[in-house]
Amino acid sequence: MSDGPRFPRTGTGTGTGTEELEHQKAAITRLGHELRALVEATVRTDASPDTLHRVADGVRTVTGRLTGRRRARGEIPEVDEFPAGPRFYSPVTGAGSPLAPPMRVMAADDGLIGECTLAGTHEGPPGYVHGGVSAMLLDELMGRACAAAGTPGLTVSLQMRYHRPVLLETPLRIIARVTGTDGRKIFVNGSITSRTAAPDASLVTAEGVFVTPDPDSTRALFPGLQRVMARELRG
Ligand SMILES: CCCCCCCC/C=C\CCCCCCCC(=O)SCCNC(=O)CCNC(=O)[C@H](O)C(C)(C)COP(=O)(O)OP(=O)(O)OC[C@H]1O[C@@H](n2cnc3c(N)ncnc32)[C@H](O)[C@@H]1OP(=O)(O)O
Repeated sequence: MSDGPRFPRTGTGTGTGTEELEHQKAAITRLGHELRALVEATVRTDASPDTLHRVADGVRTVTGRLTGRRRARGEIPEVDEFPAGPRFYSPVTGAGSPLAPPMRVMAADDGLIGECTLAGTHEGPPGYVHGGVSAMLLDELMGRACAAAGTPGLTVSLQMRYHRPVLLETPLRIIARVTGTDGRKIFVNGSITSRTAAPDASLVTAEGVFVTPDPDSTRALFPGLQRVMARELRG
């Protein structure tokens, strides 16, 4: 993805080669895909208690195989491009996250477009998307739109309006557009529409204010980013 300013590539300090990184990304993506299928099957199944217990035992065994070093809080994974690029474990766009639909993100003339289809995993009212999930999709895309516009920021305000319920199992289009800035504040609009039924009717709209933290706050909030930049500067 190249929807924003060039920030240093993360995590090359250990000498991980490009090819190795690509293998890592492919494996992360594959496991994310399988886990997503497991989560969806879990929330849709009417299997017997016996089966559920057996599956729970199996999953516990599999979880035990994901051993080795665990990333520290705030440590930016080697495969990520932060803050403007893909994050492999984002709960919205991360190919490796079983929580993520995942939403695909594309650059548009005046912002970003996201696409995804949600199912049982993200259900709120029966048959419809959970309102918090709609907010999560918009928050992420609006945040990414800030970074893509060259002004990365954190959400300080997100005002949601839910006009119509968002159907599950329906291809969705999410749009985010920076409408203006004032100092470190960035104003962003977003919407969710169905890509098939009435694509012009906004189902959900959002207005957000994002703030670029000042350099001191950035250092305090993201020590992982600091380490990446220091490493890049050292070459
Ligand atoms: C190279 C640098 C990179 C840095 C950052 C990039 C990260 C991006 C990462 C990835 C991108 C893609 C992924 C996106 C993911 C989705 C986005 C999220 O989930 S973000 C998580 C939820 N949000 C928070 O956790 C914020 C918590 N808030 C804070 O930590 C602070 O508020 C902070 C650091 C953001 C700002 O604090 P202050 O002390 O620097 O700024 P003050 O002075 O309070 O406010 C600045 C201006 O903003 C206004 N403001 C503050 N809160 C407001 C509000 N609620 N509504 C309207 N305006 C507000 C103030 O009135 C002020 O305006 P006046 O300069 O006086 O005109």
